[in-house]
Amino acid sequence: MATVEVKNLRKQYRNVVALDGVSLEARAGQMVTLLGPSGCGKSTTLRCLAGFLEPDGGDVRIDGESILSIPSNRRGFGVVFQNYALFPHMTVAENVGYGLKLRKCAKSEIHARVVEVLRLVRLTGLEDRLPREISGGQQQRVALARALVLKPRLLLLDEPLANLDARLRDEVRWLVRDLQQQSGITAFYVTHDQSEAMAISDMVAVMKAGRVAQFASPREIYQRPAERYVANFTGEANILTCRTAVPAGETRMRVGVGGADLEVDCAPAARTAGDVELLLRPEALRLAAPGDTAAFRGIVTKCAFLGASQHCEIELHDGNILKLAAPPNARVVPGENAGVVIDCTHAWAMPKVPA
Ligand SMILES: Nc1ncnc2c1ncn2[C@@H]1O[C@H](COP(=O)(O)OP(=O)(O)OP(=O)(O)O)[C@@H](O)[C@H]1O
Repeated sequence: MATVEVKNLRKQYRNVVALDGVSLEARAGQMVTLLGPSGCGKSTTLRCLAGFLEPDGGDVRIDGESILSIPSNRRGFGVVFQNYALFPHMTVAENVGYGLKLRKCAKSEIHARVVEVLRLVRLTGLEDRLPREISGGQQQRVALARALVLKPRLLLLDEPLANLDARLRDEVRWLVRDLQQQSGITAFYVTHDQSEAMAISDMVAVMKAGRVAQFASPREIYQRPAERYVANFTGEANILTCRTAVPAGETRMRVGVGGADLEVDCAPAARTAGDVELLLRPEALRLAAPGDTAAFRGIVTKCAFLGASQHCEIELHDGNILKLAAPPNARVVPGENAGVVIDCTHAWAMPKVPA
């Protein structure tokens, strides 16, 4: 198991600054996800780790030692990319065993390791098929097996599920996580899919224009995002600009927002920020029932039945719109007045940061 430190990585392509000081780390056995929109520098970071690209500055250390001078083929990493490019003329077993053959392993050892890894990725029985004779999800699992069979000290996965349909993506996502945990391999995973990142990671680096906007656990980036950008990228978010905001104790603030005056937890930087925004995830809000004390009042502008719940939007008197979930059979009528109750344990104040 390897500990990986990425320190102040910089990379410029002609006039494009792709990485502007990326720092993060993976402790031994962790799965670290790089999450962010297209063009934010996720793949460039991974390619620098893999050794396919040379950074202009910064360092990558494994167990304390810089690896930048080691060529990619000598780093001993397993790499699975979106276009996983299996050899079309080789069977599944030959594809998986190819790396071991290059390492001049004995035939009997190759056979034993291929059988074992195909069992892990649940492809037993398909050993003799060609890539074109198996499905996309199975091909992706062959690519994964091909990387795992070499027992890499670090696994690098760049959008490995991007070519799969939604159902398969879900299935293979759990398999990737199970395999990574069972094998204890430290891994970096690139995705722009927030739910994928949340589901499979120990730590998530939310990237923004070549920098890491926040590096924290999935729970922390969802419940305690550093700023609006992170909050928006990690799930449904109601973000309201606070009219007033004053510190209240070590880690809390009193904020005036949407006609309410609330005491909430806050990001450290919010305490000294000029402007403060309040994050209310949908689970922080519910429609008021008769007798409830509503923090906010407004008019229902939208209600859509989703099966397990209804998606509702309430326009407050100050023009802010709140999105929340209501029980499937609650009576919610567009155009009517509604009160909204807030659970302040799910509220979070953040500094207002320029986009
Ligand atoms: N070979 C290249 N030459 C010039 N610019 C490049 C090159 N590769 C990437 N870039 C630019 O560098 C920036 C970061 O690209 P990168 O591929 O790392 O982003 P990404 O977050 O992985 O995006 P995606 O999710 O679309 O793959 C982008 O602005 C991109 O256009």
